Amino acid sequence: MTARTGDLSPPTVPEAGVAALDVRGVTHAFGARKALDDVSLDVPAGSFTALLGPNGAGKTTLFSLITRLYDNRSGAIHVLGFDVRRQPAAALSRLGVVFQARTLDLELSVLDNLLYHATLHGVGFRAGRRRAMELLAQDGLADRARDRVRNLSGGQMRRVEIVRALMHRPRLLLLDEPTVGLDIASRAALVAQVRGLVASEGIGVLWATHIIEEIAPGDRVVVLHRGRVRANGTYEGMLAQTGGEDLSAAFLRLVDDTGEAAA
Ligand SMILES: Nc1ncnc2c1ncn2[C@@H]1O[C@H](COP(=O)(O)OP(=O)(O)OP(=O)(O)O)[C@@H](O)[C@H]1O
Repeated sequence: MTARTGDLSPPTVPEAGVAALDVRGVTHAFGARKALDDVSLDVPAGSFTALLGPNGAGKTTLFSLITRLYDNRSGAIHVLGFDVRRQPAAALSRLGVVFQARTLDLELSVLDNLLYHATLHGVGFRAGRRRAMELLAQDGLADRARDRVRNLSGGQMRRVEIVRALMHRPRLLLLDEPTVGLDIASRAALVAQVRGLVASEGIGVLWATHIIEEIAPGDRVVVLHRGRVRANGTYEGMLAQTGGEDLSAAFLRLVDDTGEAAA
């Protein structure tokens, strides 16, 4: 990991080979309840990493720490080598987020939503417009640019939220259970959209979910349960480690508190 702590000079281009996200030894409690317990994981650049965990596992808490909604008082979190605590501007400018709750302005057009976000990130109007139209075209949504968001389907809104998160060209994209409430076809389209981005733009993706079908061979998988990392590796490695015949069986073993496999 590149150590840049205490560096007040302007951020430079991250070194080749640095992880998109590196989380080391992070613990977070709400009062007496520990939501995260010594969590370590990484998202290599150009990878699709699934953060797989049942309800209450700690996924949203982890996202809140990475995005600085909460202050991480233990361990360290680096985005592209930048410490989110010590170099928040450099870290957050490289980060795109799609939160669990929908956050588009329903009364504005798709394009205005995108431009508003781009402006907040310091992207100029013309460059923002170009980027928005390029991304919408890639996603087959260019003809909806001037429609009010209210008139889109739930799946299309989610895809626009992903486009919005990419407006400032982040190198790490966090998605917190993005497919909640979508039908199977929309879910598949969304996963395909994000996998395409990993391939075409080489960004690192952390995709939080509890839906095993969204994970595919070749993915990296981190299993989180009751605030602890229960497995961290590849899809194939996770199957091998647990002796499960498929990923569902492997996951159930890992989150089975009565089994030794969960240790
Ligand atoms: N603001 C809060 N105050 C108190 N407890 C909280 C708070 N936020 C989360 N928790 C608790 O922390 C634990 C982890 O919750 P978190 O929302 O991070 O899990 P999650 O994996 O995102 O779950 P879900 O899939 O249901 O969204 C849970 O026990 C939850 O009740």
